[in-house]
Amino acid sequence: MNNDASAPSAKAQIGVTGLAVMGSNIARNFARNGYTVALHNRSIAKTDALLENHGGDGNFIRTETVAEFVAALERPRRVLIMVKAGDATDAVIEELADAMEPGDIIIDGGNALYTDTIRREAAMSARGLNFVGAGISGGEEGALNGPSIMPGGPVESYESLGPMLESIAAQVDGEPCCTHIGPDGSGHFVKMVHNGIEYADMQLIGEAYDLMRKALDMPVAEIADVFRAWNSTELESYLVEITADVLSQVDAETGKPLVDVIVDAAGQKGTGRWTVKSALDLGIPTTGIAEAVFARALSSSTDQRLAARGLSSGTLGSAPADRETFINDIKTALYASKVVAYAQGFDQIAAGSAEYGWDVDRGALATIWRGGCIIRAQFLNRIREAYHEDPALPSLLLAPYFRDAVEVGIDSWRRVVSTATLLGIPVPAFASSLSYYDGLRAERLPAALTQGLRDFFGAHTYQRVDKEGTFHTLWSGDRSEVTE
Ligand SMILES: NC(=O)C1=CN([C@@H]2O[C@H](COP(=O)(O)OP(=O)(O)OC[C@H]3O[C@@H](n4cnc5c(N)ncnc54)[C@H](OP(=O)(O)O)[C@@H]3O)[C@@H](O)[C@H]2O)C=CC1
Ligand SMILES: O=C(CO)[C@H](O)[C@H](O)COP(=O)(O)O
Repeated sequence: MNNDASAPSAKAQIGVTGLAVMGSNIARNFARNGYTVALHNRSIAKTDALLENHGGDGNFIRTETVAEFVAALERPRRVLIMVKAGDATDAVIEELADAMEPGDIIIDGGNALYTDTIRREAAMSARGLNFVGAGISGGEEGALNGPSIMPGGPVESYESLGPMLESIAAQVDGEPCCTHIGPDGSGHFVKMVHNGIEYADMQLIGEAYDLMRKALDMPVAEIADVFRAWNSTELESYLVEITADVLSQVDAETGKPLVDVIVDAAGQKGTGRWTVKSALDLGIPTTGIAEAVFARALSSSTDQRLAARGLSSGTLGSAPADRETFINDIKTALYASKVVAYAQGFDQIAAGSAEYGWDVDRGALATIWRGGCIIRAQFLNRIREAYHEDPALPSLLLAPYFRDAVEVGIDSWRRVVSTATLLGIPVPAFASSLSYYDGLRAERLPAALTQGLRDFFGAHTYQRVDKEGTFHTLWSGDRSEVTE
């Protein structure tokens, strides 16, 4: 370990500022891959803790001030910011920009809102600095051993940064889970949607668990075994794997399953909500993600839930007769709903890419989500294949593999949603995904009536199925139709 920033030889290829869970582990990852890493944190305690506990991981340069930090870096300087998203990021960028020089690169690896990244890149570009908004996923373990990295920003910056980032990223089948996503805010946009999908995936897993618990009265340990078994099937994924671990955990104090002593109010830091807001702006029905965000909100509406406990369920149906068949139905419903959630997320990425002119390659994105990130899953290989075969695929649900998978499982999916409804078990993500699928494949939708109503009360006009043009019915007159 080199901790003398004043030595002439002390030059780092990369600097990391913000040494909490993510930053400290990424710094160690860089060091383990042979890079000399300059370390900086607002308060020196985290820097010193890292050096004390993990200084042996490689070459680190300890710095206390931003001036020392910047001076410790090779030119062009590369600084990775891993601080709390929002105002803290702006404060750190400002301080760094004042100390850096044209041509230097600032990378924000936090969970920034993509519109903030667009703004920040423009501001830095005006000062001659390259700004790269990079989504990074993988949590603590991924940051250390190989995350999935989604860098946006100028392509020239990727030429300098790409090899470094690719070397610390997770590797799947010899390919790094890191690629240049596109200009300005594209990296943070896709990371935002990644997190939205993460929300949907977790909600679907939660609904599957709840059904086994309430409809089949299964003990938690048995449900853990089911998830463990599912992880050797087409459902193989990090989230299914850790679901088995969380459900297997027994609380040392009470001897109960840990899940039974955790308060059932899900938190959220904002990326799921941002995804839904963006989907609304782009006009993309990401129903799975939206239901997941709302389900977390409902779970946290503690006072309302307490007051509503006595509300009637009406007459409930009876539990499924055959346990094994129903477990298999749940598995199928989980897979089909998961396909819908990913399909919707990828639709949103296509829409965002078109809106901002980013030209995001969805096949390449599926490739880098196969490892390192929280939503890594076996079936991302299928998604990658689907987009490689047809980069303009209108919906993942139309790719032959997914079309077949959903078709085979549709009866199970319907049984799960109807059984849950009859038993009074909430399954917002399963149900909305099935409705989305039915809506997508429907020949006619009641939107025709919506158009008629809009025309009635607001003269909003409509199109006809049998001729070109825009029409209006004189609803408060003789109800004849006029051309607009
Ligand atoms: N945790 C996770 O699993 C993941 C997190 N992320 C993102 O990565 C980033 C880092 O996350 P995480 O490691 O959890 O840390 P936190 O989000 O908890 O942020 C803590 C770090 O931010 C620094 N900080 C806070 N405010 C300021 C400020 N005003 N000026 C300078 N530094 C400040 C802290 O410094 P100090 O020690 O002095 O308080 C500390 O180093 C975040 O943007 C997060 O959203 C991305 C993927 C996964
Ligand atoms: O970025 C992540 C993983 O990719 C974080 O784990 C994410 O911030 C968790 O979000 P939330 O706290 O809203 O559930």
